[in-house]
Amino acid sequence: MKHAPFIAVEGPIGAGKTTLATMLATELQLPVIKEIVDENPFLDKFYQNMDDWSFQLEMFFLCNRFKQLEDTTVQYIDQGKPVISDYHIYKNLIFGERTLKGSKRDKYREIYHILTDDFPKPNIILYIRADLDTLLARIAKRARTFEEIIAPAYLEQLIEDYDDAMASLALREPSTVIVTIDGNQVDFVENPEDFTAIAEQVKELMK
Ligand SMILES: Nc1ncnc2c1ncn2[C@@H]1O[C@H](COP(=O)(O)OP(=O)(O)O)[C@@H](O)[C@H]1O
Ligand SMILES: Nc1nc2c(ncn2[C@H]2C[C@H](O)[C@@H](COP(=O)(O)O)O2)c(=O)[nH]1
Repeated sequence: MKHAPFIAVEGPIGAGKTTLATMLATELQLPVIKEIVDENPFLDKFYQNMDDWSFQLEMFFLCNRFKQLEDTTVQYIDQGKPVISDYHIYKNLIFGERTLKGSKRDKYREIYHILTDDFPKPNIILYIRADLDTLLARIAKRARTFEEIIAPAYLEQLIEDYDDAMASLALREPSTVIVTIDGNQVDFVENPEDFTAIAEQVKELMK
């Protein structure tokens, strides 16, 4: 590994990223970096009108994650300390490529690369795959009001985008370990053995 274990949990909306990252952080006694969601001023507006609000929203996520990644690098990676995050910065591009159009998409892509290319990236990715029914059930369980109007077609598209993105990342960065977790079958919340198996695998990878 080029640097200390930097673990990212990824997957589409509602797959269980925050839940798994938090459980692993407790089990492995690691610091955890979490997405800022509740203070996001654009998410609500974005779900009501994606075309009008996507650029503001994607830029907001990018700037927040840039700051978190900057801090993570200084506080943990540069110090050789392992850390876990409930997202990978690449998520910005997965969403941006889907929600933005035309010149805004081109500008956003350029800004993404300028801001993030020189940062250390996660060397272990836990990718939770889940089908539409599972995602819808978990989003409903989380019960954030602004997510009630998320269109199933948008989620279906994101499921595909995530698969494509993970496949392209695997080709581009062969040294990054990607562990795919079947979120429909493996239930790290309800089945302690499922969680233990994931935690043991991560411990091995961190050695
Ligand atoms: N494996 C699972 N089994 C049952 N419920 C789960 C599971 N993983 C997550 N959840 C629940 O689903 C909801 C969404 O999970 P969350 O971790 O917020 O997803 P994400 O961070 O990927 O959007 C939460 O209410 C969480 O408690
Ligand atoms: N358009 C974007 N939406 C994003 C991005 N990151 C997160 N989100 C949305 C999806 C959920 O409604 C909420 C929380 O995300 P989770 O994946 O943790 O459920 O925020 C993004 O970069 N662009």
